[in-house]
Amino acid sequence: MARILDGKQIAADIQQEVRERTTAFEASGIHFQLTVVLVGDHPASATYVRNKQRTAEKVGLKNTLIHLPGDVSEDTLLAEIDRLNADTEVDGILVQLPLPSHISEQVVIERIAPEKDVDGFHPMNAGKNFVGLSAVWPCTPAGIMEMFEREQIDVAGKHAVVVGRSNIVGKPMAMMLLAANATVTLCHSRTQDLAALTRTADIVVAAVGQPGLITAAHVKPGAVVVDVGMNRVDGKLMGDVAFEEVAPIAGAITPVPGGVGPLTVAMLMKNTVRLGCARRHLS
Ligand SMILES: Nc1nc2c(c(=O)[nH]1)N[C@@H](CN(C=O)c1ccc(C(=O)N[C@@H](CCC(=O)O)C(=O)O)cc1)CN2
Repeated sequence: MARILDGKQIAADIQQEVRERTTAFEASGIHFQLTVVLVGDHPASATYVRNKQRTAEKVGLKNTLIHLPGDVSEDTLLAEIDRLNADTEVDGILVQLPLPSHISEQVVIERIAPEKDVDGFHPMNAGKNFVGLSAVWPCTPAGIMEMFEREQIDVAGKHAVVVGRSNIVGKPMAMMLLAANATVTLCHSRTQDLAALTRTADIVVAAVGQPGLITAAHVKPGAVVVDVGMNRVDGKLMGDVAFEEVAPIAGAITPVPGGVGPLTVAMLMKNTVRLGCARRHLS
């Protein structure tokens, strides 16, 4: 039976470290601030945003929520981002995705000042990361890399197969693994014979949004399996990995819930402090 990688516990450890940093800065009168922008009333997004706010509070970050109606115009949202970019009190800006279909996510992401982009989605930050310059990485893959490090899962020289090519998870995940000297294969919806590829992997990261896509037939015995999927099926949360059949053969596996999700939120806190320090020339 696989070792269960406890994302909740690792996230709690990261949060504790962030709390210690913010406490130290507070003693010098420095308070970092995260602002989250939520558009509309998407129930899952509202839950994630509440969770981010609660966590920010817990780790000692000032946090504000800008909640705009679902029919807000793109121009109004962009004007709000301009205001936050200019606000010297704000260290990190996050626009919760997905956005309503009348708003271009790409235009919105590009409007956030790169130095306040806690998600690491701005093309400037993505490009910097691509060429090996230091910028914040998107929170989900960054959380997974932290988990590997803290769980002593050495990725150097290993074959990592990432399933999913989104800008938020799949692509940056592949880049981060590559930067850590893994040999990386990036698979997607048009990949032929996915199972033949994943079966050669020492590490599988599933991030496609297809419940139960990765089965026992996709996994080499002893492989590390990371499940980024968060699919609602009949009101129940399901990952992209068929946990019950994969766990008995994997070496280590993340559960859903309690795996990658909490790590994403913890890394958001860490990224906020990092950007706050960089902007204020603190170490
Ligand atoms: N601007 C962003 N938007 C979105 C991101 C992101 O990183 N930045 N990622 C996802 C959603 N997300 C964070 O925003 C997120 C999703 C889920 C969780 C989480 O902790 N999930 C729990 C289960 C919660 C449940 O029961 O529904 C878990 O896995 O244990 C955290 C963050 C899309 N949008």
